[in-house]
Amino acid sequence: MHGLGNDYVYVNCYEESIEAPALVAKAVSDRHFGIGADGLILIQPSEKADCRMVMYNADGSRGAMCGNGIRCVAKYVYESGRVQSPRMNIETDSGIRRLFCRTRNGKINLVDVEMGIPVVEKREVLEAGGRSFSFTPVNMGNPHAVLFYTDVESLDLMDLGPLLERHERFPDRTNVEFAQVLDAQNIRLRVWERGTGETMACGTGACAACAAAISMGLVKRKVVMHLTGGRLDITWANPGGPMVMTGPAAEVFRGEISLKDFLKN
Ligand SMILES: N[C@H](CCC[C@H](N)C(=O)O)C(=O)O
Repeated sequence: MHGLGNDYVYVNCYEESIEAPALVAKAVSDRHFGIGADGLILIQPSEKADCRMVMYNADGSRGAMCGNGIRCVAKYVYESGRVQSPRMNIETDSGIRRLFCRTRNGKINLVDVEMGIPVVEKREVLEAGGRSFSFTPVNMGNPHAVLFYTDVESLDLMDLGPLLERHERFPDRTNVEFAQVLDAQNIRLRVWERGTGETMACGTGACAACAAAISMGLVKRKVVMHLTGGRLDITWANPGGPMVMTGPAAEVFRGEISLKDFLKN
């Protein structure tokens, strides 16, 4: 499934169990020797919520939260009948998120997610590769560094991404957002994800960039985020409350893979 081209391999862990998920994440994510994905997401039963999401990046590292992934999890559990109400709670490694699935003819086309209250820190400057970068650290349940540019299209993320993701300022590494404010309600955004590289979209990253821009007074409290794979609508009605993100979720195919044979090769 994917949200705006941010694609993951999802495993229904109500029925399957995965012994070495980090290894599996790395292997299935490979776009040439595997299935091809930005990572692996396990859909599990939860004792505290309607279900639980566990996510791994393409390099096998674990992420605590995934905004595009959680919409797909909601779509899966709702359409398969495991969760009967379109309003549901999903447990993540960074807490429980509330979601609302908007349905059309029994199928979900958009999902609203309460993404939590962003923690926006003061702007900082760091030196990397002989250049200096100013950025805003934002925590959305996972770490982000937001940078603003007048033109993000021309940036070389293969160069800038790793430089910032692995900078010593971030001992746990970081997701990096390259944002361009188009006007008071529109932001163009490219994202370099920790553990995966440039992705078509990132839900937590879109919220982080939006929160940084709102805090700097650059945009209004309701913003359309233009990611490479499409748009996310984000509202942060009041600073003490959660951000709400709305976006699509899509299934591409279902399949079966024999992990024993696959991991051996
Ligand atoms: N793509 C995800 C975020 C993955 C974050 C992950 N790369 C990390 O290590 O924190 C999203 O839509 O929010």
